[in-house]
This record gives sequence, C-alpha cells and structure tokens, in this order.
Amino acid sequence: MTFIEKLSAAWTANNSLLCVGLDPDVTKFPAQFKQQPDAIYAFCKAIIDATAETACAFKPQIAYFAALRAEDQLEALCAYMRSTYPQIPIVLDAKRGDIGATAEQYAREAYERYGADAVTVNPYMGFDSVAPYLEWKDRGVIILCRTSNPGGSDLQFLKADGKPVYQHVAQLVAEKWNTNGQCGLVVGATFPNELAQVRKIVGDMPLLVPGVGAQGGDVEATVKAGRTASGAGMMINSSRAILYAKELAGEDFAKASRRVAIETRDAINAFR
Ligand SMILES: O=C(O)c1cc(=O)[nH]c(=O)n1[C@@H]1O[C@H](COP(=O)(O)O)[C@@H](O)[C@H]1O
Repeated sequence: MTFIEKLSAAWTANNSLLCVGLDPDVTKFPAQFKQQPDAIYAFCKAIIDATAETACAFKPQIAYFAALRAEDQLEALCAYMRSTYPQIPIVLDAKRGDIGATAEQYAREAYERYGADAVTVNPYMGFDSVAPYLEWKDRGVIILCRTSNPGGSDLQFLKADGKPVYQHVAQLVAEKWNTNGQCGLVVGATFPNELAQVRKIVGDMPLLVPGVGAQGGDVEATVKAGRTASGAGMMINSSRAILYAKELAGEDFAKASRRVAIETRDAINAFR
C-alpha cells in the first residue's frame, strides 16, 4: 500500500483528519514515568493506544528522541505502531534537507530504520536534495511550504517573479517534483489565507497542517481553507495540546489525551 492509499483509508476508516503529534518532553511527563529507563517509549505508547481510533496519522518529532539519545525508543515505537496499528500512517517529522548523497542516507534513516510511511523535508536546497526520497516510490515526502511559525514569513513571503516563495514551492511540487504522486506539503493552521492559496494550486494533494492546539490556529478557518471537495485532504496536527492535556477530576493522563483528541477530531469534522 502506498502512503497516499494508507492515508486515504485512514481518513475514511477513522472518520478523522487529526494527526496526533508525538513530541515527548520528559519534563512534562506524569510522575509514574519519571524513573522508567524507557520512559519516552512507554509514555508515547500509552498516548498512541489512547488516541489511535481518533487519528488519521501519527507524527513523531525526531528531535525529542535524538536529543536524549533515545533513537532506539523511536525505533521501537515505530515498530509498535506498524505492528499494532498498521492502518495508520507514520509521518516522521525530521525536516531533512541536504545534497543528494547525504539525502540518500536520510531517506534510508526515515524509511528503512524507522519504517516511516512519510517524512518531512525542507525544499530550500532544491530538487536534487528531494530526489533521493522519490526513489522510494510508495513512500510520502512532505515538503515545507508555508510553515506555522511567525519567522516563516522572513523567506516564504518574499516575492519572486511576482509571487511569494511559498507559492513557488507549492507549484514546483505539484507540477514537477511529485513524480510518484506521494508528495504532500506543510502549511500551518496559523495561516488560513495561505492555506487556501496552496489548496488552489495543488488540487487534492494532502497537506500536513500543524498549528491547532498549542499554537492557537483556528480550526474552523483551517478546515474551510484546506479541505478538498471530498472533505478530506489534510492531516491537521496537534501535539502538546493532546500529549499534555489537562486532566479532569478522576481522569488519568491517557484518558485526558484521548478526550482532547476526540474533541479536536470532532471540532474538525464539524466543518468538513
Ligand atoms: O513539519 C511540522 O510538523 C511542523 C511544521 C510547521 O510549520 N510547524 C510545526 O509546528 N510543525 C511541527 O508540528 C508540531 C506542532 O506541535 P504543537 O504546537 O505542540 O501542536 C511540532 O512537532 C512542530 O515541529
């Protein structure tokens, strides 16, 4: 199954456009994990089990693992997701970008070592830095376009040939780089107008849309700007708001995460 086939099936099966982001910050973990040697794995596994039926994708952020020398826990977690929830695609968030020879190694890392269905990639170095990922014909390549952070405007809004750089990225990917039909773009929920522009340029291409939840992106504006005619087309990511959800009386952390994931999924579905 290709990345896009898996994602489309997950949109339908779980009736969800929610991507659950796995950004494990040990300083925010509940007390019971603090002494555990594999705390990152155990915490993320609990979140995955609690939210799997609400999600169309899981997005582990590699820096949170690598910074603590916990790549082995990310490997184990990806293996767990692939075996227990094979229907839910894994988008490895690594935002890689380098010359072709090095990109080949990054592609192997994402697709072979972690078995990811898709990986996030930075387009700044141009097509030859993206081409090695496209050798993996069934895997996804999710390219940064209009990122959710304010500083994204520094370069992405600069005009070249009469239009902003982010629109050039969208057009290049849609018209030239998407050789296997497995590409997607990252467009932040914090920029709904630009999300609508990108949607016009790329047709039904899937968009990874981070920025709801902790970054304050508006769910209604996001869904209205980014949905496709079939009411899908997006992986709307929320990480911290789900992972570190405030517990209500009598609730544990995983139940709180599940509750917020359900609320987020339903809020998205209300505008599809
Ligand atoms: O590629 C990404 O996932 C990404 C792109 C972007 O423009 N903005 C953005 O926030 N992200 C990631 O999405 C997640 C957002 O986390 P929360 O703000 O906690 O929901 C983090 O893992 C970010 O690294």
